[in-house]
Formats: sequence, C-alpha cells, structure tokens
Amino acid sequence: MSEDAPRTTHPALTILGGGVMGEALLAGVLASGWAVDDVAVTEPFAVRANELSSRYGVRAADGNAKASRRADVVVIAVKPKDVGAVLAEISGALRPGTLVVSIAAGLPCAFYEQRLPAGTPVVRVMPNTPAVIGQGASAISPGTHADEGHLALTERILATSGLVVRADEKDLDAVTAISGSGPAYVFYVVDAMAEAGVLLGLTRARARELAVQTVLGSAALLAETGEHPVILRERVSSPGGTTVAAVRELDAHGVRAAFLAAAEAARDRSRQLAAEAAAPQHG
Ligand SMILES: NC(=O)C1=CN([C@@H]2O[C@H](COP(=O)(O)OP(=O)(O)OC[C@H]3O[C@@H](n4cnc5c(N)ncnc54)[C@H](O)[C@@H]3O)[C@@H](O)[C@H]2O)C=CC1
Ligand SMILES: O=C(O)[C@@H]1CCC=N1
Repeated sequence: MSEDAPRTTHPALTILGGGVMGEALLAGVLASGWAVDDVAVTEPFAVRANELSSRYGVRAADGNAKASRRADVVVIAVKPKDVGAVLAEISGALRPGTLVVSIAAGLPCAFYEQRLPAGTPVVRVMPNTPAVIGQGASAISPGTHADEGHLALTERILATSGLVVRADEKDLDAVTAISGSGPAYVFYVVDAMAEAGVLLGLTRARARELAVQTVLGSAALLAETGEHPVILRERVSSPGGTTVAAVRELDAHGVRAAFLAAAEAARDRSRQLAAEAAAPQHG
C-alpha cells in the first residue's frame, strides 16, 4: 500500500474473554487490517493472556473495566454464567454510545439492557468455531437501542471471520442449535464415518483423510452449485447401488430424527442458559 493511500479507520475494539471464540474474533479482525493498537482482549488467566499478547501483539493485561473504558465496541466472549459478573464490572466504565456485542449462547439482548446504562446499544451474535479459519457463520440480532449503524459495525467485525446474516432475536436459539453447535455435529459425523472405515479394514489415518475430504468436497459442491441437498444425494445414488443401501440403514437407525431431536435439545438448552444466568448466583 502506498503511503498516500487512505488509511481505513477502525473503531477501538475490546474483547472480554480470550478463549476459543475470543481468539477467533481477535485473529479475524487483525487479519483484516485492524491495527494491534485498535484491539485489546481481557483474560483472567495470566498464562492465556500472555499467550494471546505474544501471539498477536495486542494488549491483554488490563481488567474488564479498564479495557472497556477506551473501547468503541466491547465484545463479550465469556461463558453465559460469567456474563452477569462481567456486566457488573463494566457497566460504570462504558462511555455513552459504546456498542456492546455479545456472543454468549442463550442470553437475550434484554439481559444486557437490564444491567447496562440506559440506552446502551446491544447486538446479540451467534457465531461458530470455523471462524478460527475465517469460515464461520454468524447470525446477529439488534437490541432495543441498536440501530442500522450498530448492526453494520457488528457485521464489519464478524465478516472478518466468515458469513454474517441478520436474524430476528426470537430465532437465535434455533440458530444456536443449527450453526452455533453445528460444527460439533459435523465433527461427530466425520468421526463416525472414519470409525466405519476402520470397521471395514481401512487404516484410521486413511479413513479419516477420506472422510474429511468427503465432507469438505460435499459442502463445497452444495455451496458452489446451490443445488438442493436431496438432488445432490440422488446423483450419488445409483439405482440398486451402494448408496441407497447405506441411506436405508441411516433411515432405519433414525439418523434424521436424531438430528431433529438434537436441534430441539440444543435450542432448549440455550433457553435454559438464559434462565440460569438470570437466577441469583449460589456458592
Ligand atoms: N465455542 C463455541 O463453539 C461457541 C461459543 N459461543 C459462546 O462464546 C462464549 C465463549 O465461549 P468459548 O470461547 O468457547 O469459551 P472459553 O471457555 O474457551 O472462553 C471463555 C474465556 O473467558 C475467560 N473468562 C472467564 N471469566 C472471565 C472474566 N470475568 N473476564 C474476562 N474473561 C473471563 C476464560 O478464562 C476463557 O478464556 C460463550 O458464551 C459461548 O456460549 C458462541 C458460539 C460458539
Ligand atoms: O455449546 C455451547 O453452549 C456453545 C454455544 C454454541 C456452541 N457452543
């Protein structure tokens, strides 16, 4: 870039919680040109904080209140059970207008609005772990005081780690059940396919290599052709062939029904997380 090229300005971003998702978002914005001085992370475990600051060159030494004070956007990336305590810490430190973005599962925007200064703009996000490699999928939903500008800013941040869609807040528990938890289902399927390969006599390494590439290639085929999955499945299924024999077993073992029940369980657990976070803390 020439020295005369206009510099993109980025809002000051503070990520509270430097775990799996906090790091994914951190890596995403830095890879997209955010300067290390524009980004900070907080993390109570010193070893982890040091790891993040040495890996990315960002500030990771401050507590939540201090790090939030100078932020234009605060991203809450702690576990749902820890959000209430974090909000109590930062509520008095936020400058008016600071955007609060939360990725915590289950907790509605109202949870934040009840605990932060009146008028605080809040955007609730459900991302997923492929964000780590820039292949995430996030759904975002505005709180009462978040306007188009706040949504656009959230999109700008999340787009650094993959696809971003807007969703009604009533759908975020369902989004959590599909794309938030979804990577785990895919890893489960890959592991099961690899195990099946071992059953049939393949080496574990060969079976896993083939299973991973099959999932990767199939996902790319879906995305690139835009075809319905049923059409693509039919193209694999020769009359009287191997695939129909296999899919009949998947049906007989209730795999489709298991996915439906799994999604309902994840949605219900997401709702429960909100109830637990709102309940008074014991112990
Ligand atoms: N892991 C996933 O696939 C997804 C997680 N989420 C949500 O993201 C949030 C974070 O999840 P993960 O990154 O998986 O968890 P994690 O356990 O890897 O990270 C949480 C981090 O917060 C730190 N922490 C704990 N208390 C803190 C405090 N008071 N102040 C600052 N940091 C504190 C912990 O030391 C830890 O490093 C959760 O609310 C989860 O519901 C959302 C979508 C996907
Ligand atoms: O399991 C969880 O609660 C988090 C939210 C979505 C994915 N992981």
